[in-house]
Amino acid sequence: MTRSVHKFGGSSLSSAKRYHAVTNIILQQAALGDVVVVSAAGKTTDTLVKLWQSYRQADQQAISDVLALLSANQFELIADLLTDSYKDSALELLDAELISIGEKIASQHLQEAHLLAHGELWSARLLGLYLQQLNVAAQSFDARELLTLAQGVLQHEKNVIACGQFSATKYNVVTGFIASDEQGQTITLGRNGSDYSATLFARYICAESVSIWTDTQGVFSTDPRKVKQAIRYGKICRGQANLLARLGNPVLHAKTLTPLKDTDIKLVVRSSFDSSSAATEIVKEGFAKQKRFITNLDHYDLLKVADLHEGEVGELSRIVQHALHHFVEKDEVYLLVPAALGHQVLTLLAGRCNLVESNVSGIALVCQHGDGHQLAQSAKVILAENNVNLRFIYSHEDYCILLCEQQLDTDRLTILHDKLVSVSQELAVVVAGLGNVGTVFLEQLKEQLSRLNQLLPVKLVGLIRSEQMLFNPTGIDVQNWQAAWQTHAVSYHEAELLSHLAELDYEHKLVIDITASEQFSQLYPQFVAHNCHLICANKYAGTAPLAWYEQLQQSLKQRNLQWRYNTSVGAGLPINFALNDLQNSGDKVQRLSGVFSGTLSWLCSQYTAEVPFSELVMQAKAMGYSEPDPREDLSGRDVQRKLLILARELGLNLELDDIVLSPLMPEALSNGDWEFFVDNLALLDTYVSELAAKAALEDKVLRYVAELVLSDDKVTAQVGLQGVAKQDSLATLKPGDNIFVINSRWYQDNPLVIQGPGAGKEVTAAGVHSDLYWLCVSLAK
Ligand SMILES: NC(=O)C1=CN([C@@H]2O[C@H](COP(=O)(O)OP(=O)(O)OC[C@H]3O[C@@H](n4cnc5c(N)ncnc54)[C@H](O)[C@@H]3O)[C@@H](O)[C@H]2O)C=CC1
Ligand SMILES: N[C@@H](CC=O)C(=O)O
Repeated sequence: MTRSVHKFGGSSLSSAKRYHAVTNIILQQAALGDVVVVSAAGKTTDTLVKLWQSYRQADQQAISDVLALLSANQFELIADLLTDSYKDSALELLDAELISIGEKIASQHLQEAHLLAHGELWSARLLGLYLQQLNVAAQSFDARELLTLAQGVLQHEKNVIACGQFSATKYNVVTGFIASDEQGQTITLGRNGSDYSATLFARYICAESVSIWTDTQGVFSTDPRKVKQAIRYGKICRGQANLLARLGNPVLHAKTLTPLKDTDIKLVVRSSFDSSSAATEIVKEGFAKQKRFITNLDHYDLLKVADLHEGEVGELSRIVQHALHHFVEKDEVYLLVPAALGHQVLTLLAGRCNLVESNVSGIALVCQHGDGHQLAQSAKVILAENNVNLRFIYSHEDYCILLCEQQLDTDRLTILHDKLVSVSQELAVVVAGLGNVGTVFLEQLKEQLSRLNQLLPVKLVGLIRSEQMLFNPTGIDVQNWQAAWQTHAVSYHEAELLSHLAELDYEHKLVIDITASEQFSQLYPQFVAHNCHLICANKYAGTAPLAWYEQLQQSLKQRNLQWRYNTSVGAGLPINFALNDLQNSGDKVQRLSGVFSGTLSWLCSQYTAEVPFSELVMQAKAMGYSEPDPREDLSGRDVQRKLLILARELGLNLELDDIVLSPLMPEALSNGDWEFFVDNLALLDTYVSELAAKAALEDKVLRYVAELVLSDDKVTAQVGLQGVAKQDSLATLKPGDNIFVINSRWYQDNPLVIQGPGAGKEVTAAGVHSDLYWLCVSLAK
């Protein structure tokens, strides 16, 4: 049986609403038998610490105020979540505990750890009862009965046996942060000790994974509240995570990773406020590429220590309840200590320690092995250019520390991040569809790559056809992709493709869909779930049912991902840009019309009745103008899709069937397979020749026209064949050209016209490159 551990921190349990959210996460993402570790709700631990301080100061007024606050907070949570006997028993227990605390205060028997333990006990009991009230099999545990330390050393064998109490058929809700000594006295595991409890339990029950549910969406390259461009990393290797923890990263804590050493247990940092959002996985060394991070160091003391013993930093960290970082520079040992704890550490190391810098701030830059010294120099130059006087620099192969007098403001952090972190990002590209357009796209990529690389290093990592794929996470040589395809392409299932995408450890990932497959387009939500940007020439997703389409747009927005589909209408013509630009500049489109199909434009222009229409259809297919099945063009469906894509671009909530369609082929040919179509082409020829003859009688030519009219209260949309006067701009189009005629508030009588080739491999592939280029521009910003 595989089990997981889920840990919820104080912010995840700060109100009844948050308990509801946590319960939903448990029910959806955990399984019976899993262990759920909880911290004290909201600010409960801080309040308990305040109570302890008031007790030490014998401040009776403060004691009764804090007790009243604790009681009110717990009462509110219980009253909001529990009913009937669940509520009664929880309130009864709470009352008894508060009375007992009061008695201990009065008799001077209060113990700090025992007092602090109440926060976690209350959370575990409340969550357990709330689950039971919902008829969910759940049991709550006091970790003091499961985790024992003797003289500060965890009793692993004993603890493993104790953890055998966890039920395989219930959710096991257990307190974080607390353990007991051999005499059964309460011990706390230090600030953020609940994360440590979670990884300890994971080790003891041989869990598959530990999820740390917190209030941020994983681990970022720097504080996302300060630097907008902070990158959320999908994977971080344990070595870097450890270093970040020692340097005071607010999400990863120093001891958390220790129990996972030499295990395969996966550690994931996820947001309990947005449980569907992407997370950060902390993986074993070598399973993620090394990344760059900037950690803020605000208000630190730098101490120089003589004769530091082995294990002494760990011991000091335990005493001051804070991760401490130490390093050796020119044979001298330095300790970086939060300024608030500097005095305590100086006292603890009395006679062996002196203060080098007092209350300094700055940054630690964690980087790829070997980059640390160079990065320190670059950071020094950047900070000097931005008027920051450095007090101290230390550099190592894997990181560097730069300390200065003042805290670095958002502007300076952003500059550092742009110049030192963002530059190390890469974009991994997967191309699906190696047909007419796809192969030309790859040919053009050979030249285009150097331009893109100046913006953002781009790596082609995957190629996909309907039945085979080639994946190489370290990069496929674009110049020789055909040879690599010949030797390494393999058959695949969708699940394999998705797991390859999940595994890709790049700052940015992109799937380019140049297939004509509806089935492939239906995978977009899963691509987005794996944090992939999307570029497509395929029109299916853009014309999918509105609910699906809107959900996709929403998921993209939530993850800050882009979807570009410039070529799905008008091939390389900038019609999407034009419509967006008009709207962004305050214009209002009133009518959009024209010829939107390259194939139908070419067929209608070339048709003279001397060559059968069906022969021209086959030529259009051979030239790569038509859809893989040209009936998609002849049915008018392709144009209907294009008009819908543009209508949605204008903010209209239309479905495909809201656009009236009349086809350019007889009804009899719309059904049946390709053979049937080929066998009955004569029907098509007769159908078109009759319509053309009729139009000629009126001195007109046939054109397949799309039209969308927007008035204040009504939208009409249609696509179909029309007889057009020979001098009309639609009639004089070059074969294969599209024309988009836009009437708007500012272009009312004299419309804005975009005209040019509307199909063809080169222009379409170039249009996909335009999307790729602009994606790189925006990611490189
Ligand atoms: N040809 C043109 O002028 C234009 C084409 N487009 C769009 O570009 C797309 C590609 O067009 P073409 O290159 O002409 O088509 P194509 O038929 O030549 O190539 C399609 C490719 O997609 C692959 N494919 C099909 N189903 C797949 C699946 N389920 N998974 C992965 N790969 C799959 C096929 O193996 C083939 O390599 C179409 O969506 C089309 O509407 C858009 C604008 C212009
Ligand atoms: N088949 C389409 C190709 C572009 O979308 C067309 O002919 O316009």
